[in-house]
This record gives sequence, structure tokens and C-alpha cells, in this order.
Amino acid sequence: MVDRANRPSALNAPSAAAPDAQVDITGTGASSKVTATLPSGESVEVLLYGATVTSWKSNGGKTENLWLSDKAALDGSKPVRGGIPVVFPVFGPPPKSGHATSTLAQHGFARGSRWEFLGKSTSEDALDSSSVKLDFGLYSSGISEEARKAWPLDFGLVYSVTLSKDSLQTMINVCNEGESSFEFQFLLHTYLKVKDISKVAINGLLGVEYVDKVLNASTHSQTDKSVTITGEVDRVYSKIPQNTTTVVEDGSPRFDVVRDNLQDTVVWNPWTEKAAAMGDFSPDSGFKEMVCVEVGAVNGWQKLEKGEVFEGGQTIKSLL
Ligand SMILES: O=P(O)(O)OC[C@H]1O[C@@H](O)[C@H](O)[C@@H](O)[C@@H]1O
Repeated sequence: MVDRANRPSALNAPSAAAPDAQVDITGTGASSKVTATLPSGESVEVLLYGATVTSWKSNGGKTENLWLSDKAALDGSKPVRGGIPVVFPVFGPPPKSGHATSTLAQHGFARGSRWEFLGKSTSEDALDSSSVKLDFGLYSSGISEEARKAWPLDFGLVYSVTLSKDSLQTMINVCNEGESSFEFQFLLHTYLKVKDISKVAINGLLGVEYVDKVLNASTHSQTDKSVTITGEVDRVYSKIPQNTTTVVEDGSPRFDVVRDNLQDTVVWNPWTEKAAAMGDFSPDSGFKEMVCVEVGAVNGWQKLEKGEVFEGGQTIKSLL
């Protein structure tokens, strides 16, 4: 169990980040964000609202890897359309009844809550001069009254975002701080930026079963080596045996998405009509420049007993 007294905080964290990595906190209220930049130019930006990573630049800061809608709300008025929203404690629309999450909003409350910046924490990786680790926290006491009423359970989340030269790692730590067990789902809703969706192939899912949300939630098996996107795609791949999913663009590997203690991956692209129907999705043609590859634990529920901790996440490697 995470000991509250020992949680890192922005005030008392030992400054173990890469010696020259620069970390800035800018903005106020719901628009506050933390930016970290490595001496070699790579950077990451995390909005405290949702602990949403809104930008990740590699290649000396020259290549943006995440798609962010031109109309994404960055003022805390609604979850961010783009970047990496954190989905917890339920994925998609919650079960209609009979589950503790039933009255929560789609994708839960974590992406719509203001997180705390806990600071630059010590870790072996962070001692490497080419990486910096930022920790964010969200606790039961920090969510809206409405969310607390809908899910009155005591939890602590610590979300760690580690920027290295060619990769970004995002890991969640979920702790049950209550007196009884609870169940949850978790997902990292990553919007990857691509140049041309017609040239994108997603590999690493061959033979995996998926639920196709576009085809009435029917179950299928991935029979092609690559998933290609030529229309709306909304698939939940489950129990994936291998940890790496590779996004290939124009024949060359562009991203490796490596799951850590997570077995599921959602592939989503809204395509023409769904994109146009979302008020915060812009430009309308933006679906041609993004694909969501969302790692998670969304098949069934993760159960945590009192005091137990779950850890899982991803490392995305930019292969340019
Ligand atoms: O509009 P939202 O709530 O951000 O959800 C976007 C999409 O998120 C994906 O994860 C879901 O599989 C889709 O069904 C959903 O449409």
C-alpha cells in the first residue's frame, strides 16, 4: 500500500531528474501544465487536468508524436481530444446496471479530474542523464462530488510519465486505500500522430480475438498480419500474447507500443462521419493523421483487495 506520508511531493521531492532536464510549471487553475525538456531538445507536456499528456516531441524536439485536436479543450471544461487521456475506473460506457461503475460517465472520471503534480521522483531511470520522470497523483478526495457519489471508494493513483530520448513511458499505480475490495478498468487512450492513415499498418495482433464495436460488438479473430484503416475502426483486442504492437507507416516502423502488465489494446479511428460529429475534433480531416492505439486492462475487471496495488502501463518508442 502506498504510504501517504512517503508520497513524493513537488515540494520535498529529491531532485533526481536528469541533471540538465528542465521542468516548468506554467498556467493557472485547470490550465496548469508541466513541461519537461531534455538537454537534447526532446520534450513532454502534461496538463494537470486529467494528467493528460498533450505533447511528446522526440528527434531533438523536431517530431511531434501525438495528435491533438485543434479544438481540444485545454481549460478543464471537458476531457482532452487528443494526446494521452487516462481512462479509469471504467472503459467506454459503463455497464447499465449491477456494477459499482454504472453511474459514471463514459471512460470514468480520471481524464476529467485535476491531478496533483507530485514532482520529479527518484528512480534508476531518472538518474540516467537522458531521461526525466514526472509523477502525478489523484486520490478519492480530489475527484468531483458527483464522481465521488457515483464511485464512493477510497483509492490512490500515481501516474508516472518518463521522457527519454526516443521513448515515452506512462505507468499507473492504482492502490486500494479502502476497507473493502473494488473492481476497475484502466486504459491509456493514446492518439498517435501519423502522416497519412492510408499508409498505416498496425502489426502484432495476428491471431488475437477482438470485439468489433462498429459491427454490433461481434467477436472476431485477427486473420491478417496487419490492421489497416480504410473506414471507421473501433476494436477491442484482448488477451494479446505479445507485448509489442508496431505502427508501420509507408513500410517503415514508426512506433512500437510496448504494454507492461496490460493485456488489451483498443484500435480506434473515427473516420469521416464520427469525426465530423464530434464538436471538439478538428480539423474534420484530422482522422487521416491519427490513430488511437490504446493499451489497457478492459476485458472484464481488475480486482484489488484492501491495501493492494496494481501497476501497468506502456512504453512508446518513436522509431523515426
Ligand atoms: O469520445 P470519447 O469518450 O473520448 O471516446 C472516443 C472513443 O474511445 C475509444 O476508446 C472507444 O473504443 C470508442 O468507442 C470511443 O468512441
